[in-house]
Amino acid sequence: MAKQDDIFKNVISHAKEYGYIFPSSEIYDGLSAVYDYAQNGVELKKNIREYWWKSMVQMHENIVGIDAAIFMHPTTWKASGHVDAFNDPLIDNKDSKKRYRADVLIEDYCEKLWQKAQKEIEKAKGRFGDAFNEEEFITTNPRVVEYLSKKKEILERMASGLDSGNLEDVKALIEELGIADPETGSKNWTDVRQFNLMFGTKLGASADTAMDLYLRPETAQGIFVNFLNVQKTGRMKIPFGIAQTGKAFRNEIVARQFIFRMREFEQMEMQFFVKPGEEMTYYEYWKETRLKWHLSLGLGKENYRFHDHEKLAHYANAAADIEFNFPFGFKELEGIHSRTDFDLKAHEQHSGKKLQFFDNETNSSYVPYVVETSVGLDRMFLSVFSKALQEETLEDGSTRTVLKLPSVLAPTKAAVLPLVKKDGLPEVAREIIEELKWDFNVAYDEKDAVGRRYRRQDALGTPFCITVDHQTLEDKTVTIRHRDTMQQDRVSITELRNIINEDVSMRNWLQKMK
Ligand SMILES: Nc1ncnc2c1ncn2[C@@H]1O[C@H](COP(=O)(O)OP(=O)(O)OP(=O)(O)O)[C@@H](O)[C@H]1O
Repeated sequence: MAKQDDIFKNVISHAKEYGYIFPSSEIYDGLSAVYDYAQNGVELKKNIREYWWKSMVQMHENIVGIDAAIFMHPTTWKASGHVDAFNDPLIDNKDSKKRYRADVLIEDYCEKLWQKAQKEIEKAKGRFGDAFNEEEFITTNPRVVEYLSKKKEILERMASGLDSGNLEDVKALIEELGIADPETGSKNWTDVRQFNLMFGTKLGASADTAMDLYLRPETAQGIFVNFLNVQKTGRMKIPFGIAQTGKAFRNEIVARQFIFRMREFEQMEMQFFVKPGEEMTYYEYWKETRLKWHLSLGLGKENYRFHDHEKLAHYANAAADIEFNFPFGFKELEGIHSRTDFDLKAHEQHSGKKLQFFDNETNSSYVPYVVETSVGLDRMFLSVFSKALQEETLEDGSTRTVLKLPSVLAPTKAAVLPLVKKDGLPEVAREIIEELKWDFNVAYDEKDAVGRRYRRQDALGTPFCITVDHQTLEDKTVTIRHRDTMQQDRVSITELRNIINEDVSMRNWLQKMK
């Protein structure tokens, strides 16, 4: 655990030191769970957003994008169920005064049971080798059966307590399981109560006519209310999708995990409208397609897993998360939800307007079903950044810190370095930048010895360093150094554009999804 904590601390301090993420309003000691993206962070974030947008909007003929406003008519949130049900169960520890989500405490307990079962499975795998039958083992090994059935029973009890509003049962469960404050070990808990996560605000200047609004807690509703506008003006035929990226706001109860759980964050969502009855086919399609998108970034297959929801939200008939192995363990990165016709129907009822698709083939109208993919941009950022950050021991025993970002996402693609600050080398370096800057974000650096400049670019995640030396003046060649292998090649200046492009082009990376 200590090691995990250290890794996470390194991630946070590296993000600050190298201009990726700063705490919000830091000169006033920051604001809890709110962060600013710095000069490099904003580029990485923009590249992730673009990588997602291309894979959705550009690569699917039947997906288009919108950018709806953050403010929406307040009835939107009544219809969507957020006013009545967008609550989290909170619990306080009376000794430590720390606040927790009761459901998360219980889920973490269950995760430990799952890990114990997993350990038994791994041990047996080692013992039986090829002859091992995992499915049979899970259903027959008494210890594994006990762990998994206990996990199931606990989650069911929690779900029934939360659904029925019987929050005493949820507290009783926490006490029965002996769950302690993860930070202090105290078991002195308050009662569990529900807390609505939406931020309220007001629209309008005069006190009597001002309208109570919410900052949107998800981007999805902006898509639903525009469903018919887009369908008609875009002449879209079912199945089709609407994609959107943008800010969402939640007054999270516990926000102690850096940009994993923020109060202001960004979502990348796509709602796919399908014919009722066909939703499961698309649900499976999008689960697979979204996993492929993540895998295309090359952070390692072993770092992703699906978690199929046992307990479904009121609007869903199937739901799964893609979980990522964050520095603090596997947690939700993206959700794929089959949302039925819940949202469109609710908006029909509350607005009195029809939100239906007219099917020319059958000459009839219907409310489409929706399959949604929803990923947090900030969580994507954290997944990429935390896996990329590595300490390496080199052959000479020294260590180097390197941020092995997928080059397609790296903020700066190349740094151009004159070996020395004289003899006309800086001028040549500037000429190279003049040529490359039309296609790529490139940087110039002439300060310090070249070895130190390489290390700095490694830590910043820049895939290439291009060094201009005296030979460059004679034959117009430079060295190009690769961040990950540290290999240096001598190449002609005219080849640079192609070499970099081959490595960083979205086309090449996205094709890995095939
Ligand atoms: N507070 C937050 N900070 C950063 N990203 C978030 C936050 N809440 C949700 N997200 C992102 O938005 C995605 C879709 O939102 P959704 O409502 O499905 O999340 P959720 O199930 O409420 O997440 P969690 O269970 O972690 O609170 C999540 O998979 C996550 O990547």
